[in-house]
Amino acid sequence: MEALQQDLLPLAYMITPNIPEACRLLGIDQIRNEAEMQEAAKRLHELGPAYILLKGGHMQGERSVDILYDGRNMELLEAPRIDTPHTHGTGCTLSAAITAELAKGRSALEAAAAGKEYITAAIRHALAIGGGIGPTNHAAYRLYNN
Ligand SMILES: Nc1ncnc2c1ncn2[C@@H]1O[C@H](COP(=O)(O)OP(=O)(O)O)[C@@H](O)[C@H]1O
Ligand SMILES: Cc1ncc(COP(=O)(O)O)c(C=O)c1O
Repeated sequence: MEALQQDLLPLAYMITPNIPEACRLLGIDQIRNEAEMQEAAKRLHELGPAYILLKGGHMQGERSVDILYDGRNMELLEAPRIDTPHTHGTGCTLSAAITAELAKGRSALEAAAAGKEYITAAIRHALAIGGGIGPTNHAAYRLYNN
């Protein structure tokens, strides 16, 4: 944790913590609402990354809201909260999609917004396979969003 906070985070272009991860990084017990998410994003930015994408998948409410913060602008990326148990790998899928968009030369905001559309489609069409929590559908954006 100390190496992460002191050595790695200052090198990061963008970090994408979920709510429990953000709490752990900041040494706080909980993040209860959108105002507290914004406050947490500011404090995470002080640890050094250029961009914070604080993900709201673990919050409650009809919208699943992520926050992108660059030290000046606070952008809300919103999507309907989908009622499904099959959310295995959501965070990894989102960060991989954002990385691919950045590699294509998109800005951080463009990449995060595209990643949000990609993960929302992947969750909406998630695969109910296996015995437990199923994976997201990586083909969904291409198949159903165009
Ligand atoms: N039930 C859901 N409906 C819609 N979007 C969701 C849902 N659960 C998670 N997301 C979105 O999936 C992405 C990963 O979120 P999160 O669950 O917070 O991270 P992690 O998978 O790392 O725990 C975020 O964009 C979040 O808003
Ligand atoms: C090895 C590994 N562990 C954990 C996870 C996170 O999975 P989950 O979103 O179900 O927490 C991933 C993402 O796919 C992963 O690749």
